[in-house]
Amino acid sequence: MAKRQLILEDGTVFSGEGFGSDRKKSGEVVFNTGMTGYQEVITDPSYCGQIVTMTYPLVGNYGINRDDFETVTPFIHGFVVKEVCDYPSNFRSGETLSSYLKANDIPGISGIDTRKLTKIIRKHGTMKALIADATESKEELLNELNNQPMMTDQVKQTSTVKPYVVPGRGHRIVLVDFGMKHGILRELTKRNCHVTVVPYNYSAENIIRLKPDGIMLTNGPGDPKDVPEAIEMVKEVISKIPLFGICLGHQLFALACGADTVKMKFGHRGANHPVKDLEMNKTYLTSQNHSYAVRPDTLEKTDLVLTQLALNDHTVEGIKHKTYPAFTVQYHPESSPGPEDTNHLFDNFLNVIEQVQAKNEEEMYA
Ligand SMILES: NC(=O)CC[C@H](N)C(=O)O
Repeated sequence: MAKRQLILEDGTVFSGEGFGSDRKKSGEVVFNTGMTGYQEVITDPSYCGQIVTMTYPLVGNYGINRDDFETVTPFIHGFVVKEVCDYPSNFRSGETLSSYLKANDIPGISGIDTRKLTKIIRKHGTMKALIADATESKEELLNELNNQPMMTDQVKQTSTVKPYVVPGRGHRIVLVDFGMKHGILRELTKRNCHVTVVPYNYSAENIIRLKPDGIMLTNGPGDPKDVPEAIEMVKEVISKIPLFGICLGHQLFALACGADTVKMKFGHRGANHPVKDLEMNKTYLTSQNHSYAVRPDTLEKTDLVLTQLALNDHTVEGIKHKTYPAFTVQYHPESSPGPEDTNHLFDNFLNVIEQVQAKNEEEMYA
C-alpha cells in the first residue's frame, strides 16, 4: 500500500498507508466513537465535506453489504482508521471497505494513531485536514490547507433536486430532504406512510398544496444558518401542519421559532450518547452526528420547551412547541447505526397526527 499522510491545520502530520482512492482531499476532521456501523457513517450525507476518524481500532472486518447504505452517493471526504481489514468475514459482505471507497473516489488512510488524533481534536476542536501522498512537501500542503475555506452550503449538494413519491396507504408525509439518511424514509415506509420527498428549498405554499398530514425535516450537513429558505418555510407551516424534525431539522425548527444555534468544539458522533427525556424521566442511548447545537439560553424568549438533554455535556437534545403539534430531536431515532431506544418517536409523530385529525373532525361537526 502506498505511503500517505494526514496533515492537520495546526501542522501535525500523521503517516500511514493509503486505502480506497489515492486522490488528495481535504475536509474538516471529526471523530466517531461507534464500535460498528462504519458503512452507515460513510454513507450518512451529514458528513458531507468531513474527514471522519473512527476511534474503534479495527474497521472493515464485516465488509460492505448491500442493505446498510444510508445514501447511494457518499459525500464524506476521507476516512481515517488505525487498522483496516482487507479480508472481511460476514455472510452479508459483498466487498471490502477499501474497494467501496475506491469505487466512490474517497481516500482512506490506515496505520494512524486515532487515539492521539482524537485527543488533538478534543483539545483544539475540529480542524481542517488533508489526506495526501507521503511524498508531498509538508509546507506546501499546509499552505494549501490554510488557503482553503471551510466548506459551506453543503445542503445544496446533498438534497434531492426534484420531489418524488414513495407510495403508501397510510398517513401522507412530506419529507423535506436536506441530505436525508435513508433510515428515516425506511421508518416511515415501515409504518405504511405515503411519503413525498421534497428538496430543501421547497416553499411552504407548495408543501401546503400537497395537503400532508405531517411534515418531517431530515438530517443534513453543515450549518443550519446556511439554509434560510427552510427556516422561512418552517415559520409558515408550524401553525398549520404537525411537524417532526431530526438533527439539522431540529436546528432549523429552533431557528424558525426564534432560538439560536452554536457550533460545538468537536460535536457528538457515536452510537452510545446518553440522552435524558425530561418528560418521561427516562434515559436513552442514542446515535448522534452533529457539530451544531441549539443554545439553551435562547429558548426562554421563544415558545419552545426543552424536552431532552444530553447527559454527557448537558446540551439540548430535544424541544417542542408550546402550542403547535411540533417536536424535534438532535439525535437519530432512526439509528442506523446505533441503538433503537428512540424508535418510538416515529410512532409518537403518527399519534400526534391522529390526535390533530380527531380534533379537527370534532370541530368540524361541533
Ligand atoms: N446529522 C445532522 O443532521 C447534522 C446537523 C448539522 N449539520 C450539524 O452538524 O450539527
